Amino acid sequence: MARSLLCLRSRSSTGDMFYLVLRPNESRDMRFWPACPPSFRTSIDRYSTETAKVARCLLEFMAKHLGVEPESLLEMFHGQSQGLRMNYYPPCRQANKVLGMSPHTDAAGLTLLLQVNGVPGLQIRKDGKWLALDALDGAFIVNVGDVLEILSNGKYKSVEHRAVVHPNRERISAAVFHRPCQDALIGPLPELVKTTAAKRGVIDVFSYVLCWDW
Ligand SMILES: O=C(O)CCC(=O)C(=O)O
Ligand SMILES: [Fe+2]
Repeated sequence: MARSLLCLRSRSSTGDMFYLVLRPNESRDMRFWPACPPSFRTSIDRYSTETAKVARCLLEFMAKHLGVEPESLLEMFHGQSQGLRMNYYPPCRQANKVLGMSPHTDAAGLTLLLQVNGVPGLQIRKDGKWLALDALDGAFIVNVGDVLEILSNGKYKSVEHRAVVHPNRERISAAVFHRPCQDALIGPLPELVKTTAAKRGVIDVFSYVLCWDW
C-alpha cells in the first residue's frame, strides 16, 4: 500500500511535488531516492532522524498538555511512520488568479513544514479568512493533522491550509508527515473520554489511508 515516491502535478494547483517514504526504514525504496547530488541521501536520512526526534518531543508535550500519559499518545506513533513531500511552486505573473496548493487539512498526525527558500506562501483558514504565515528563518511550521485532532478528541484542531504562489520568485517547501503506526486504531484517547463524550468513533488506519497525504 505504501508508495515510496510520487511525482505529481495536481490539476487544481500550479506546483510540482515529490514524495518519499522515509520511515520506518524498511519501507524506504532506495531506487526512488535521487543519488544526485551525492549528499542527497545522507542529508535526507539525517533530516528524517532529527525531525522524528522533534515530532516525538512535540507529541510528548502535547500529551502532557492534554493531561494524558505521554506513552498513550506516543504508542500510537510507534515505529514513527514518516513521509516527506517536497513542493515546488514556480513563479506566476498572475499569482492572484491561481493557487499553489488547494485548501486541505493534513491527514497525518503532525506535520513539520519548512518554507525552504524563505519565500512565504502558506495560508491558514481562521474564522473563515485566509491568513498568511511568515517564513521565519530556520523555524518549522507545525501543523496538527486529522489523526491528532481525533486522538485529542478535538482539543487540537487540524488546520485547513493552502499555498499561494509568488509573482516573480519560485517557492520551495518541504513537509514531513508523522503518521500513526499502520495497525493503530484511531479514536479519542481513552483517558480523554472518561468524563467527556467522544467526538469521533474509532476507525482503523487502513480505512483512513485512502485520504492520506501522498
Ligand atoms: O507549501 C506549503 O506551504 C504547503 C504544503 C502543504 O500543505 C503540504 O505539503 O501538505
Ligand atoms: Fe498540507
